[in-house]
Formats: sequence, C-alpha cells, structure tokens
Amino acid sequence: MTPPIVVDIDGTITRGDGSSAVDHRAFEELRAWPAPVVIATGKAFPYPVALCQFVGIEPLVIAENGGIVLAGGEVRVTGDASGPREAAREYREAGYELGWGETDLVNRWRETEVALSRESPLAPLEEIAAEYGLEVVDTGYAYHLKDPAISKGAGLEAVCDALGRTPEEFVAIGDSENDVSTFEVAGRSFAVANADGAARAAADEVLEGRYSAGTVSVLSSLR
Ligand SMILES: O=C(O)COP(=O)(O)O
Ligand SMILES: [Mg+2]
Repeated sequence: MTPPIVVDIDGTITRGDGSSAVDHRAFEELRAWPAPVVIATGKAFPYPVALCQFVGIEPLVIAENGGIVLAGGEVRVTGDASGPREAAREYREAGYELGWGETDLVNRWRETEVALSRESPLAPLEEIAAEYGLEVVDTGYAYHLKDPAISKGAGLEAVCDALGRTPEEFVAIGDSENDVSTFEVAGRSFAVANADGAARAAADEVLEGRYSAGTVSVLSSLR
C-alpha cells in the first residue's frame, strides 16, 4: 500500500535553479498521491495552504516549523511569537536588520516565530536567542528564530492525532536541519542529495537526485 508522505518545500520540491519555483513534476506526484500528503515547511502558514489549494489536494499543513498545524479542517497554533519578536527587536536595536528590505513578506503572515535573511549576522542573533531561551534554525533559505520546543516532528504528531494515524506510517522527504525532527518520528526518511549535513545524518537514505529530481524519483518508486 502506498504510504502517507510528509514533504518539505524549499530545497525538496523546488527545482534547484536558484529560484523558489516548484517543479511541475512534484505537483503531479502530490496531486496523484493515493494516501495523505502533509506539507511541512518553515514558511508562513498561507504559503503551504495555497500550495495545497493550487496542487488540488486536501490541506494538511505543518507551517512555521511546527508552530501552526492544519489537519481535519482544524487549525492549531502551538507557538507564540512574543519571545521571538522581543528577541528580534533587541537584535534590531543592536543595529542589525532582519534583511528582507522594506516590504517584508517573509514575516508578514508569520504567527509563531521570526525569520531572518541568511545575510544577517549570525553570532549576535544566536547570542540574543540564547538570552530568550530560543534557538536559531538555519534551513539554507533563512534563519528561523524560534522556540526549541516547536518542531515539524511535533507538528506531524499533531496531524496524526487529527487523522487517526501514526508518524511511523509516514515517509518523510526533506533537505535541511528543520527536517531532522520529521525524520526522527517518521517510519522512513529520505534526504535529497543537496541536503545539509544534519538532514543527511538523520535520514535513513540520502537520495542520488538533487532537489525535486530526487523527490520525484523516490515518490515514483514508492507509488
Ligand atoms: O522557510 C524556510 O526557511 C525553508 O522552508 P522549508 O522548510 O519549506 O524548506
Ligand atoms: Mg527545506
């Protein structure tokens, strides 16, 4: 039987051409998947919800690295942005920027954490995060200033509660350290070839294909 899947966005279903374009072949695989598809991302909530809508699948979403979960038509917000926002304010007061320019669409709809451009200086960010009991997660696309208790893996457990499933039934695919917690709870896990060291070390298998090519190949072999 085809397993349910939990799939990351950036670096995993994107084409790897330097843009954030999703590969149309990944769209087709997800649309045709005969079991539940959970989109698990560091992006703000509206992005994966819209992705599900445009792919044409039921919205099963883990957003903001687990801070917000949507399953069975119910939204659960498990995170609280007040700590991350305070820490981000202190970072800015120290003379640094979040790095997205004047129109910050990365944080505009973000409810439980704060994301910074990877051009922002990391050492002072980590120092301030520690003062607030927060952590900085580097996805390869952004730094996420977040509560360490929140994770995509805990999000998958919440999705499973709503669906009457267990994380062990799921196959997980991802590319970076924010996918490690998913890999830890899923029954089987794959890192695409472009994955960072943390994701490669945590995955059951590292795929030969990079970006969406790796994901599409493993999905077509599992289906
Ligand atoms: O938002 C990010 O930084 C990365 O997003 P992802 O979890 O979909 O790869
Ligand atoms: Mg990713």
